[in-house]
Amino acid sequence: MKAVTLGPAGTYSHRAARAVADSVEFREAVTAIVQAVADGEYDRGVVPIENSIEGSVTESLDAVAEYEVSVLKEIVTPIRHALLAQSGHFEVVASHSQALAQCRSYLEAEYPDARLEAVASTARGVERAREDPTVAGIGHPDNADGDLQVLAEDIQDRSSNATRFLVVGPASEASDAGGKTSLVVYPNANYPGLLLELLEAFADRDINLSRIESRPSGNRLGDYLFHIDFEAGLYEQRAQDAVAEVEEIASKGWVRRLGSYDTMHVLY
Ligand SMILES: O=C(O)C(=O)C[C@]1(C(=O)O)C=C[C@@H](O)C=C1
Repeated sequence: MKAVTLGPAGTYSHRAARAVADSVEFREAVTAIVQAVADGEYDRGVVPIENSIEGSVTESLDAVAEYEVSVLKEIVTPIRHALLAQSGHFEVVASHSQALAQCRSYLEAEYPDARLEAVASTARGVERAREDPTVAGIGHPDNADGDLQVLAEDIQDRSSNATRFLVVGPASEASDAGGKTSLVVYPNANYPGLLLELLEAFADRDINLSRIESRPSGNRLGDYLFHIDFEAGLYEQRAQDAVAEVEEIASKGWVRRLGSYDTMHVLY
């Protein structure tokens, strides 16, 4: 099984991807990962979708709405960041924007004068720190080696910090089996009560929504598509009925069934 995820080696995405594939290759943007799976270059792609402190990874939401892929699994993993540098004398902290945000309070308290630099991934920031003594990185502590030391561990603002990743595959592999289902809904309509109708399709059948998120459609200002995750599998009659109702509401637009899947918890 060949997977692609956010690189270079040593990212949290890499750690999550190792749980589902023996061979892992890298791209430096989540859109490129989803696109590579849609194009058939890889069997699986692993992308971060949501963090417990910082919320959605909007690039991933937009990519799964844009490209023809399925969701085959979700991986939830705790995120415990370390500060890595050649010494305590650095001027710049380089990391993924999500990681910088997850450590905001620590950085403001301990290094108020450091300049924050957002890079493609935590591992890319660690690489910068390995090459340049004036740069520190934020990432998994196992990335330390040689001159690169762990200056501090567990620097995230909350100990409960966790990220949810999606394992995506070819659209043809979408499954009806699993405890959760993801849909992308583009109603292509705007009238009072539209969102309420969408929600009622699930509430009326006693289906719990685990997430609903609107994203701009890109077509015009104020026009949205909705990412809906709910706690039922498409093999269930109540889920099929709810989706049929959603399809009816979105008859002027479209509904993409990303598939039903289960959750895997990965500790490392
Ligand atoms: O940069 C990495 O290590 C990633 O895998 C990306 C990512 C993210 O986009 O949320 C993954 C987990 C953490 O929340 C921080 C960064």
